[in-house]
Amino acid sequence: MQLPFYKYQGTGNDFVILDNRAGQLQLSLSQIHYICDRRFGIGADGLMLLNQLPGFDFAMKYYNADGRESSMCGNGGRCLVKFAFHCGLARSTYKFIAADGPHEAEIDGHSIVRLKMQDVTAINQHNGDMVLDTGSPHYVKSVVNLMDYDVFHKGKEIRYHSEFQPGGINVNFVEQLSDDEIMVRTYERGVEDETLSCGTGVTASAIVNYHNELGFNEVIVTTRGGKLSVEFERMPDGSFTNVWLCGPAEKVFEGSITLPE
Ligand SMILES: N[C@H](CCC[C@H](N)C(=O)O)C(=O)O
Repeated sequence: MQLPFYKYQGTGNDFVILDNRAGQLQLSLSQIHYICDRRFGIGADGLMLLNQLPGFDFAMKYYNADGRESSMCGNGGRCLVKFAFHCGLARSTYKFIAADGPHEAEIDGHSIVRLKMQDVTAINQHNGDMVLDTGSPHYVKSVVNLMDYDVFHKGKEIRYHSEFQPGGINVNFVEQLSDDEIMVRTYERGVEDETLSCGTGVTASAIVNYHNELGFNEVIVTTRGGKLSVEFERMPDGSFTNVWLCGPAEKVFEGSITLPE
């Protein structure tokens, strides 16, 4: 079967996008795993279907590179909005549905995609680190000398910790660079490796590192794949709302792949 695809990346977190507005695609776990394989397939951290849904500009279905359907992907959502724009769907504000519910998104004059994330109502502690859900589950640990840190092994240890089974968790290591700037490296569940950036992880890490006790915060986040910014309001009850993940999302190439049956 010949399958047309589009390859996008958002600060180095890369995805295969399939246009499924006709609703015909039925891919198996092994087919998605094959497509995402960096040697035998196209290679990507994840795969997304652009689906149609009445009342919304589109619906997003997300699969990790392991072939399994997963929770919200922030960088993936931003790439899907850019793909919709490239498909001729020009909107001042995009509205779509993802695994964690409805999202708004905008493309600004500099081609930066701004994605509204779900509110964050709770941050839990675990051994002095932070655990929260920004559409996907995230563990956030502060470290020093982040670029020398063993993200893979330390991340894998936490990802498979009994405390977080059966679903597992994404693991973010954060270094404070200044009052409003952090650096983040992430071991991603379902990729089972460090990715060059993780949108829901960057969002979680920024929220944990708020600097204004109340009201508007903007945190600049440096990742190995580039810079993102996270805007949010901290409310008197300790929750976080009006959360926006902002950064570039670019098309890399398009093509077609022959899928084994
Ligand atoms: N691996 C994540 C989903 C993708 C998250 C990441 N790529 C993002 O940009 O948010 C999980 O299974 O929870």
